[in-house]
Amino acid sequence: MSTIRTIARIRPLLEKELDKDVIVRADRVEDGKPLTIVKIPSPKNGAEEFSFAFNSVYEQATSQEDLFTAEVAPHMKALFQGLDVTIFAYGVTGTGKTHTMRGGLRLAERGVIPRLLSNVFRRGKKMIKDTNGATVVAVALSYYEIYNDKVYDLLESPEKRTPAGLPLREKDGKTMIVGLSERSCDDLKDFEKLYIESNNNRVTAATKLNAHSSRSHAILRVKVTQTTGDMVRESTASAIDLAGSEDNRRTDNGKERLVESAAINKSLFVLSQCVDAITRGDKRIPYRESKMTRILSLGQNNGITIMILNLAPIRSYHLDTLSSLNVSSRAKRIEVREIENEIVYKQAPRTNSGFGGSNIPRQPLRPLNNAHNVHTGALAAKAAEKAEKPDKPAKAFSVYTDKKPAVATRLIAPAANTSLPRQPLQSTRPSETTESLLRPSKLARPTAQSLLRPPQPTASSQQQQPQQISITPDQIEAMVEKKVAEILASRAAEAASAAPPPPQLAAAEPTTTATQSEISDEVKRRLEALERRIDNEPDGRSEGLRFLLQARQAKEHGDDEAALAFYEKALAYFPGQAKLMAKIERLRVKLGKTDGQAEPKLKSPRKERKSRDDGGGNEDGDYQEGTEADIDDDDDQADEKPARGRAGRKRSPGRKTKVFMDEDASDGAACASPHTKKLLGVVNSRDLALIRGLHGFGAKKAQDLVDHLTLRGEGESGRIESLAQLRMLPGMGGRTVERAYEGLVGEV
Ligand SMILES: Nc1ncnc2c1ncn2[C@@H]1O[C@H](COP(=O)(O)OP(=O)(O)OP(=O)(O)O)[C@@H](O)[C@H]1O
Repeated sequence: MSTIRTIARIRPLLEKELDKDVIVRADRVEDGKPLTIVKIPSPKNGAEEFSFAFNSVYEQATSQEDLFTAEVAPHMKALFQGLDVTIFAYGVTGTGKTHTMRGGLRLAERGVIPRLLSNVFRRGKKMIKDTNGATVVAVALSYYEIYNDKVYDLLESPEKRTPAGLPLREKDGKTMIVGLSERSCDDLKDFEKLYIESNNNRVTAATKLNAHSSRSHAILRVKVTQTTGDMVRESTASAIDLAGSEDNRRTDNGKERLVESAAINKSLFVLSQCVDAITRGDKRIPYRESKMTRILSLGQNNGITIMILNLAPIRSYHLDTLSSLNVSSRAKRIEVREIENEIVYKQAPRTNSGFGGSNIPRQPLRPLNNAHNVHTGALAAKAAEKAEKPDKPAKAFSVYTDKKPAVATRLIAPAANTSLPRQPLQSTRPSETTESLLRPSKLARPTAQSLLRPPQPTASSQQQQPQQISITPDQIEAMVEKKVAEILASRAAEAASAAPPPPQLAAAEPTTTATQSEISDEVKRRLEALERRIDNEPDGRSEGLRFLLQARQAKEHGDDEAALAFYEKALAYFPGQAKLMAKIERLRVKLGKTDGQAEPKLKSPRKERKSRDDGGGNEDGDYQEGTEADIDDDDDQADEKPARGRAGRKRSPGRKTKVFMDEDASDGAACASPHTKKLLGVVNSRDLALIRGLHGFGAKKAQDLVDHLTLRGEGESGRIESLAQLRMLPGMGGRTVERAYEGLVGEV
């Protein structure tokens, strides 16, 4: 165990900033010791000074190279030993996060990211020299941003983005992004081209505090795959440039910027709550409340984590600086496990690999896929191919050995936490002794033999060829999901631009158009709510919900064929759902597909679990109810519906009418309905007792809201003017606001 390494970097004064305004300074515990303290005066009493301790503090004059050499370079060896390394820049807007991570174009100004890549390639090249090409290193990049709590692939052109962004999914305790692309990268030039191009896809904008403010969190993942003979070791360096928290009283942000800002502030607030919860030792860490925290999973990932707190030295940032100092000095206490990723071995061919048709059940994951960090089929195949074709090393690197080769014999032992048996090692590694096989170790290193012997095309390795170019089920799934999302998005775009309004709408009164847009908003909200639920559901359930979501999206876009197909797929996960079956039946009738079949016959992957739950577990009941609610509300959107959601139904069973909130974001509070005004009035009163009286507000939620409002400050800019704004506040969300609103309606 070690703790997150937290370092602070104070940026130099910018043009127009004055020396006399400097209030942040670096200090040391005692003379002769390195700088580890940040000092800042109390905002209330200038004579009093607060001190915050870090692992290291860097003053204004610190160069990019100094920072990299001192803080990042020492961990590159660990990266090649199989540890994941995460470096993230945190701080208020305009404090130098992007400068630190990306830097400028001139050599001396290059930031952590280009230097890291340069180091990786250099180290790789050294490997080839040291091992005469016995080890191959492949580098692959993923680069994405989280903008308004949606994940977008920066390696893809913005036109390919779907409104909902890429979904997240949990797998083996890790959060993965479904459909995220990955590009292999052979050298620094390759990287720079890709990085510059994809940075153009990132959302940035000018705000009053920063002419090139990042409006999104950007995450670059550098996957390093080392292949020696039949062993593959994979580790990842993640470099994260978080968007900066900002005080909107100082930004002069317009509406669009405010929405972005609210999303940024919310995710950073959740991050600070996660830090608090972890350091308090809470059982529940609110990772899931924002995509950024879910992906960052502070304290959850094995490996090395470095948090760089960027600070502006001047008084105008005073309160913001204090709050970011608070968060990061607490983050210092978060413990992380520095565990190396396991070595995995190339698999024996699977008989069922490939696209076997929909009736072939998904295969259980093999040990390879159970490893901490799994090399994906395509990349590993590429790496393996390179390893086994020494005549054609596009970019081959050799192993960099830190210790004498004798140590290397340890790596062939199966890792202690691998529950499933590996392939018999004897077949591929005849030279290993039983003793070495039994010795558990995660210090996976190449064996002396494997380092020294050139890769021989053995019978078994030849046998493995088909496997090396196969695609894993997850990749297939990701590709399918991505494709579906793309198709739906392009259909939506086509429909929006080409389709004339349906006759019944065209002929209707002008008010119908307004109703339609309200309905679309409502549908959109529901889709988003469902998407959020999908993100939060465990695997099997989320599959089904995902199909439901896709069905609804297809239906939204008027594609009944696709909707039917998705509903049918969803039925496999929710067998016996009367409403879902009725829906399928209606669509079949509509599409003229009635074949006298009373009920679609579909295999249920959940059958076993269902029968188990029917035996008394309450999980299914809860689940069925939620599912019914999801299935229930997508038809006939103009109809008034019972309030959806479990909590809503339980609290107001008698109420049959769906409460539609007025969407007041554009009009401001003046045009809002009485209920909205009332709700906003309660919120803006900042009166804890009144807020606690709102439907769905417990003591903690009320206190969090009051704290947040206090942080926003007094006056107009601190007020919440719309439900949309309220929804974006930390800890709020659509459902909370909806419930509070419904509660007020119920009081009338
Ligand atoms: N160490 C530094 N040396 C020189 N200039 C710096 C340094 N740090 C930051 N700057 C300058 O300060 C300005 C703001 O920096 P930057 O854009 O990196 O901030 P940021 O924290 O990423 O802001 P945001 O969160 O809004 O994206 C830029 O003009 C940048 O060049």
